[in-house]
Amino acid sequence: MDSLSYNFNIRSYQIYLFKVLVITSVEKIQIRVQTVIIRMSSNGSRFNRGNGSDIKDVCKIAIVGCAGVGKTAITVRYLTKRFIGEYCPTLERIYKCSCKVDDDDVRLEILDTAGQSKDAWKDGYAYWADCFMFVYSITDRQSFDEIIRLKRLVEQVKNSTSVIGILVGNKCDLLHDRQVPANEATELADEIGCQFCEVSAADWTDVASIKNLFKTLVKDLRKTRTVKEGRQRKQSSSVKFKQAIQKVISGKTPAKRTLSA
Ligand SMILES: Nc1nc2c(ncn2[C@@H]2O[C@H](COP(=O)(O)OP(=O)(O)OP(=O)(O)O)[C@@H](O)[C@H]2O)c(=O)[nH]1
Repeated sequence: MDSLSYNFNIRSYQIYLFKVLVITSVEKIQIRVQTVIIRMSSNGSRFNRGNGSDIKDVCKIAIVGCAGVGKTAITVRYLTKRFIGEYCPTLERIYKCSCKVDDDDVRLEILDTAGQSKDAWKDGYAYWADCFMFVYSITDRQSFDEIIRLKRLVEQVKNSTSVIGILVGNKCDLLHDRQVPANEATELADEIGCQFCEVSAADWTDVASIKNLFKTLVKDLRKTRTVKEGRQRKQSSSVKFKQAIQKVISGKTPAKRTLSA
């Protein structure tokens, strides 16, 4: 072999080695890139949580109570931070919006009910809603007395005594006209199994308290749903376990058939 062909062979071997090295490193880089992409997509749901398109729950809230207690005022204060001074009796209306609770986007459907509606209509909203804001005015004794009847009506429709709700005493800016003492309302809240809060839709400094009313309902509902789902999962797995045991006892399992064969 002359020196020229020897050099040529060495050169081509070096080029071959170089190509192998380049391909291996490119493959390594590709593998790394793929791993990063897979990691990102496996965490994707967490990254997307803040995204409005990834809304996890829908929470239907009915605002109920006598005419003129401030149901619309509370709803509008929550949605727009504004207060409506004039009184215009409501026909039922559903508002849709979303809020953030525990870092999740929750879709809200708020039904502002008509205080003057008949009981037959109330059945409809009681059936529709997941949770309830029972509103009375602290200046109107009769509106407070009506709450217990409304709660019973909801219980009948839902066929359950564990209704998710919050008792709200509105118009607490009108202290001089108070007809319902706060301690009496606390007792009623205990009796009907709800949390209780006094607010004023008219007082702009109470915006945060009004926001909290809705948040409390959403949180309670989510907690109840989680407990229910857990119970259902447990029940279905225990049913499956019982079915498997019964199959083994009655000799219907493939394992038993193999043994007898
Ligand atoms: N001072 C005071 N007035 C309020 C408050 N909330 C509501 N109002 C007034 O009470 C009146 C009735 O309020 P609405 O919100 O329309 O009552 P509602 O419960 O929706 O009444 P219906 O639609 O008939 O069921 C209006 O004139 C409101 O401006 C409050 O916190 N303080």
